[in-house]
Amino acid sequence: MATKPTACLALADGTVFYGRGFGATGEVVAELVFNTAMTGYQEIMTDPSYASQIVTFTFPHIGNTGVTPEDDEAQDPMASGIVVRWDPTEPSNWRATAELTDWMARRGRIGIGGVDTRRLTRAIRQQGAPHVVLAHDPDGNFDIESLVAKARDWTGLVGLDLARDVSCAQSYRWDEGAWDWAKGFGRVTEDRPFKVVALDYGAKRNILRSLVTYGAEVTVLPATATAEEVMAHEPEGVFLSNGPGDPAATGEYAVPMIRDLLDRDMPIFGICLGHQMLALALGARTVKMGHGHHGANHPVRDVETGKVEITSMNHGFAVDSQSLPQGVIETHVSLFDGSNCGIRMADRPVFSVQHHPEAAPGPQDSLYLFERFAESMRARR
Ligand SMILES: NC(=O)CC[C@H](N)C(=O)O
Repeated sequence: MATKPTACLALADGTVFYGRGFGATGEVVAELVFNTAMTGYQEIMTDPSYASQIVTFTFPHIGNTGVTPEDDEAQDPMASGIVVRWDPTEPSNWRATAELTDWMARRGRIGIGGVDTRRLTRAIRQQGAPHVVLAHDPDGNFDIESLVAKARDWTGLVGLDLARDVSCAQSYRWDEGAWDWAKGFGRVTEDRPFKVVALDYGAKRNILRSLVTYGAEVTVLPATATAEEVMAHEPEGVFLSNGPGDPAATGEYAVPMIRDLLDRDMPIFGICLGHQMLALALGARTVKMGHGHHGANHPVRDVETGKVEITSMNHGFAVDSQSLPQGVIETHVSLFDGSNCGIRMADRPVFSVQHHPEAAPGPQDSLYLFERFAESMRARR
């Protein structure tokens, strides 16, 4: 590198990558993952499931369409930082309202550009989501030994409950409606909308929009809401959102709450963290994966129809399909590694998937799951 590096990424094993810093200055410790999606960097960065993770984009050009509030999946970027091949350039897109670098600086998120992301991605594959420190100092002063030590000392995501931290503080009605681009595409209009309570463990906005698109009116409740608080809204169905951290660490509040809902025979639809917590509530186990899934082109097979859907994925934990109890059927599997991607109860409208069917941005192969949820509520009427 011709100029003095202004950022560095120190891996716990002592490997260091240097580059040019952008966005906020300072340092952050996190788990490092890579995402293979070619579009949607803003949606990825604002997906609350990325809390305490730094995302390496394998796609080299990040930032060239800028950012727009319409593409925020949450208030702020949730990923702790990003690693990119090329430095972000001036945006060129009619929707852009700001530059990625300024947006990140304002929101306290660090970026590093000019990194050999192919080499780094290989390191992530070999090490399996290493712990790292990302540091940005315009003067380029780095105490590498101490950064590596911080990465090594960090205890990581296993056992870490983050859903509580990113959840909304208070319940609210989702009044931003359906997808504005849907205009009839797949849109369900019910005479009387389905009353859905969505538990916010780190929900993406497009999930709430998708629920509305498929006929629901949505009340969002904080992660720690009890089953009584959920039932007070007289829901016809309950949605369990995606979210960050270790699903097993939500055993004190979310898992017992879901068990309580199961006893009340409520239609339930869960995705990602919600899927993992539902599986735990049903008596299954979750495990930390050697290689997590982060991308927008992951093939998943619907075991019951044989159909393959291309999905958006973002998870580092998985449901152990060997641990599924009787009466719980595996409905979807990953064609990358055979890991579990979906379950349903044999005799009740209770189901969940590991991938992100709301897929912001795309692909939209799995949107039928929102329709399935609507159908289960319709059948109860
Ligand atoms: N996207 C998600 O909801 C992720 C779930 C969980 N935090 C995991 O890493 O597996």
